[in-house]
Amino acid sequence: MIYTVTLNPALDYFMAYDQIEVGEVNRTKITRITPGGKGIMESRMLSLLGTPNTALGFIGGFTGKAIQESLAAQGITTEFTQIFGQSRVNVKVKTLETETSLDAAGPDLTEEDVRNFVKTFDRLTSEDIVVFAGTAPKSLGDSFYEQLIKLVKLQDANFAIDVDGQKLLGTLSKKPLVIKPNREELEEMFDVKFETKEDIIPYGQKMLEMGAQNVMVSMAGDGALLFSDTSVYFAAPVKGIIKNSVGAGDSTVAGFLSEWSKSKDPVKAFKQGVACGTAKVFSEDMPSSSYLQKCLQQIEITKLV
Ligand SMILES: Nc1ncnc2c1ncn2[C@@H]1O[C@H](COP(=O)(O)OP(=O)(O)O)[C@@H](O)[C@H]1O
Ligand SMILES: O=P(O)(O)OC[C@H]1O[C@](O)(COP(=O)(O)O)[C@@H](O)[C@@H]1O
Repeated sequence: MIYTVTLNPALDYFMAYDQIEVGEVNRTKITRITPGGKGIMESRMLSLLGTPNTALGFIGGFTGKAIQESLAAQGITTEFTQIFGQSRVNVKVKTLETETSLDAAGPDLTEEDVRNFVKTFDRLTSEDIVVFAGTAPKSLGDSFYEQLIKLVKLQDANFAIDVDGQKLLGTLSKKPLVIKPNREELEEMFDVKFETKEDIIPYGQKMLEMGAQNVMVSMAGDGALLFSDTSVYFAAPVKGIIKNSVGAGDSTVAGFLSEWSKSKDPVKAFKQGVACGTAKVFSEDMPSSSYLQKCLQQIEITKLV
């Protein structure tokens, strides 16, 4: 079973405008409210791919209820820990030129919330993959993911992780199955600037040496790289009109895990990951299965090293 962990779920309120006049009244062309948070987006994509998964995390208030009801309506299995606080609303504003996220901090959690949540890890077996994704609410402190990874490792289960910067580097010695920083995150992590995709290669290889089993580096409209074993692969970008890139990275991770859990083939998994990221950005919400298949056929992978 794949378990996704969203410590700070959100209702994503997506609004599209042609342009925005700051300080004026702006009226939307499109609005959409969907359940979000990185693990939840992964669960949505995994379910679309027909891969069994369960979404874990903290949920509360009427916003939490709306997240849960919407996921249930999409046939997604959840085992959230109910909290007294209220799940956040993140506002995503798209114009013809820009995409802006206005993300909330989220609720404070109590010690009891944390104890209840940790109990949900009791069921883990060595067959499972746990995906940690997104920011942890402040009240959990910086080391919470480390504690959870220890629980995963105790059961000999696999984990994937998609968190920011130095926190990600700190987890590599625990051998995550896959990580997927984007180019900007990687620049920040190593304090470098990349001019070409070839510049990225030593840093991807370094993260393998540090312990990651597979590393994907996504480069938005410039394609993506996979580092696996001693090889490096490049997925060429697909061109199209961006409809909503919220969750593109999460979809990439989900696509990888869905295929990997079946074939254990990292290159096939990478191809599916890139197809899912591509299909997501060219769709207003989650893509249809037929569009996903179409994108999969368009992904071309070449071996660089
Ligand atoms: N402008 C784009 N054109 C085509 N594909 C894109 C574009 N932006 C994102 N994608 C797809 O989504 C994936 C993840 O996007 P990226 O922006 O790199 O990650 P993140 O969402 O984590 O910041 C990319 O590897 C690619 O497959
Ligand atoms: O947990 P974080 O890092 O605050 O991010 C939350 C946001 O991430 C998302 O999952 C989108 O993630 P992406 O970075 O892949 O676009 C949104 O659904 C959500 O609002």
